[in-house]
Amino acid sequence: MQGLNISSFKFDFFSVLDIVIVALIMYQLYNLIRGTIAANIFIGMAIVCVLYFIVPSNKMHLLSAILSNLMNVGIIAVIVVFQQEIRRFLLLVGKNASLQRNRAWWQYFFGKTETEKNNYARIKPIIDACKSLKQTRTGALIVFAKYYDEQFYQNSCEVIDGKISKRLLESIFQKTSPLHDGAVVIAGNKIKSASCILPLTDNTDLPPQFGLRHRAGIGVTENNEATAIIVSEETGEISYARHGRVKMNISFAELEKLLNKDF
Ligand SMILES: Nc1ncnc2c1ncn2[C@@H]1O[C@H](COP(=O)(O)OP(=O)(O)OP(=O)(O)O)[C@@H](O)[C@H]1O
Repeated sequence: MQGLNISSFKFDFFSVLDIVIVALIMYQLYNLIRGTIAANIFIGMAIVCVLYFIVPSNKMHLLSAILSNLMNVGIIAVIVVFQQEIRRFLLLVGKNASLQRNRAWWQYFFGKTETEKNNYARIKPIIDACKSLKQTRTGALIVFAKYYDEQFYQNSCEVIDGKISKRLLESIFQKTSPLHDGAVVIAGNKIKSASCILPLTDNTDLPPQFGLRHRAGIGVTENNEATAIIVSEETGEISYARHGRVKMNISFAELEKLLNKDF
């Protein structure tokens, strides 16, 4: 057997702390990749890892040599394969250490209702726009980016940098508008850009009626701290994507709740 000698472990405060921190990190990583294609790769890697520890190296030379070589390049492979997930994880850690804490303090001093009121003022024009887009069966894709990565979004977009308003959103997605193709990206209090071409998801488990708009909406949330509202031109249904997962046909009350939580 290679590696683990359980009897040599000594449990003290730091080893318990060690285990708790590793468990939290694993849980956060699991949450980041759950339901995405990265989860399958992770399971594959975990199987290789388990095999490496249980295959008797003195009896199964070939297999253990292959596994040992795989383990030697393991960390590089993990960084290459999970590049986007590691980026998201670090963003999550950074966000929790700074922005979220400030928000919690703000809520503590100025009260939750004040924050909610401000948030409602931001969200209302978006929900109103979605209602009218649904009614007129106008296809739309609205992305909410926690961090507006200029390099990522601006490459393919028209810069708007305008106040969030129902009429602006409606006119962007009008079929006759030159900007209607692609996504609108909102960050902070502004509509940052329109007509953005986003990466498509390669998830194969999506409903067959999901075309490019839905795939782009889901794709952008897989590797970015972003959420997306997709209004279907065909059915008028509203879908909501986050972390590569999608909720279909949601109500406006649900949409408001989700935006309040995530936006
Ligand atoms: N990569 C992309 N990024 C952003 N938007 C895109 C992208 N590819 C396509 N779109 C948008 O999706 C529209 C085509 O939607 P399509 O009919 O394929 O999607 P769908 O998911 O079936 O949605 P719907 O239910 O509205 O038909 C395009 O006109 C364009 O506006």
